[in-house]
Amino acid sequence: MKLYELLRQQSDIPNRTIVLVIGIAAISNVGVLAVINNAAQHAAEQVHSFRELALFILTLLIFVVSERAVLRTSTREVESILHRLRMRMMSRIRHADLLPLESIGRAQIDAGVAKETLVISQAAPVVIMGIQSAIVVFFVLLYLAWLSPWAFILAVGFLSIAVTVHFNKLKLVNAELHEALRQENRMFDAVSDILEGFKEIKMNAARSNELYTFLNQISESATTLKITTKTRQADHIIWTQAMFFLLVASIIFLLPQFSVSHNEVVLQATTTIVFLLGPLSMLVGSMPVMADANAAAENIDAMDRELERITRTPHPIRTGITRFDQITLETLTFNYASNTGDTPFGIGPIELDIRSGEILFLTGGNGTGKSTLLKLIVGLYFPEKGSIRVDGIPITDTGYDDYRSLFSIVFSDYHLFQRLYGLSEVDSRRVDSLLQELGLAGKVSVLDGGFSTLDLSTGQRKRLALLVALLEDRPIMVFDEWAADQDPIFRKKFYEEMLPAWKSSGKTIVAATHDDRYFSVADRIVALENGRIQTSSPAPDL
Ligand SMILES: Nc1ncnc2c1ncn2[C@@H]1O[C@H](COP(=O)(O)OP(=O)(O)OP(=O)(O)O)[C@@H](O)[C@H]1O
Repeated sequence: MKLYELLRQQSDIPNRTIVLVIGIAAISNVGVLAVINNAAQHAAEQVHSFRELALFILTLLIFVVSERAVLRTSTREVESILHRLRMRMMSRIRHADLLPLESIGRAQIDAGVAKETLVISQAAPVVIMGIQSAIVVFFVLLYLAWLSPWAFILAVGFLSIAVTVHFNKLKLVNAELHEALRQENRMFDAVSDILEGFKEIKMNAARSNELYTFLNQISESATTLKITTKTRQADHIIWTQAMFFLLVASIIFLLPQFSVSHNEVVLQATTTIVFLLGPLSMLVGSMPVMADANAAAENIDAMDRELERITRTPHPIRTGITRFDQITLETLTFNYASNTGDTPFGIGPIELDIRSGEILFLTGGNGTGKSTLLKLIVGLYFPEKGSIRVDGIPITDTGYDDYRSLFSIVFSDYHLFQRLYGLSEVDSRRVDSLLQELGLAGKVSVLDGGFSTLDLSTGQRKRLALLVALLEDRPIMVFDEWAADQDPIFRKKFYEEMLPAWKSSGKTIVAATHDDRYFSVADRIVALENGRIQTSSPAPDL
């Protein structure tokens, strides 16, 4: 069972300790029953015993203490396991490679990290009580066998039929639950489409209607599946209860036929069977919750393994690269995967040098591979063939972490973090002067390591992303269409003042751009066509 495996792998508590504590709680539970049964019999005979009262109080105390220990320890343990699992997944995501991560749906990752861990967290106490109830049922049956072998045979007969039917149904329910969860994930994808594409939807009623219809279809199909599954679960609970009542009736009506039992044995056996109702209901009631939690554990495990698969460099080696004279891309090739049957786009073979202190522009029409090449240059994508060398030294998979730290990037799909993560030591005077230079002074400030606001215009947000890149202060600055959203005045300032100033301060600049008015700013221009370098020339010749 995946849930058990997942929790077991992560738990530090030895199996023996868990079995011991749950066992003591369960046996003391049965002990309470035995003492009550015994005392009731003596009460009927009008014999009151102080010893029985003391025994009852003692078993009750053991029950309360051990039960409390079980629930407290299990809650604490499950929550810390989930915390570790969440952090492990986040760590895997952090170390995953960009390309395969892009291909995993965001909804699937959100579901794995947030929704499924919540399912397990909520299910944990019920599952623990279910396990404990199973132990109680076992010991109650032993007690029943001791009371009356025939009552035991009847109970085991009924319970065996119920359990066989139960497990057959459970297989079906589990399969349906998986499908329902899959449908729900598709639905969450469509929901994020609505939220992220809200403006486009608002502007186009036909688009809005079609997306809504699509969402409705998946939601309906997920709902139908959930209803079928839950109805099956409900039928199952009713069937189990009916079996139970039949068992009680059989003890009362059939037991005297099979064995010459005294009235008190029939009475004690009936009390014992009635006592079984609590743990048995808990056990049966916990099964669907356990099935939900198990399905969630399977999904977490599948996602965890998928994330592990797409992490090429879980153990990076510190190469200590902090500067360079020349980066060489040698016969570099790269191809996107195609799941659709279309010919996937490919880059290369690329031969390119990036020299320290130069301004290098990448140009070419839309879709010619500029952004893809930039991702290869900065080490976000890995080449299929060829190599990247820094001053002649090849960068291997494990050396990519340090290699990436040579670059500050602002891509067209950049993300602005609310806080200046990783830049806790920034000099506030430098921040203020950069805000001034970028025309953001008075609009936004840095307070306690975070931006005072991100409610800015598109161009202003991009300037803020540039500010973060500048604060990183790394040798190479990489821009993908940075100036595309800037007004003409700032665009001119960016190309004619800022780039040359950064160059004079020793920075290397690699920028993908369509701004042919400013091509003269570059030391070299590389033009791409269909993933290959078509021309590479010093700017003045262009
Ligand atoms: N994640 C992806 N998976 C598969 N193919 C992709 C992916 N991203 C881009 N492509 C393909 O790679 C090709 C080049 O895209 P790229 O973004 O590198 O072009 P570009 O030159 O930067 O274009 P633009 O000037 O429009 O920004 C595209 O034609 C596209 O088909």
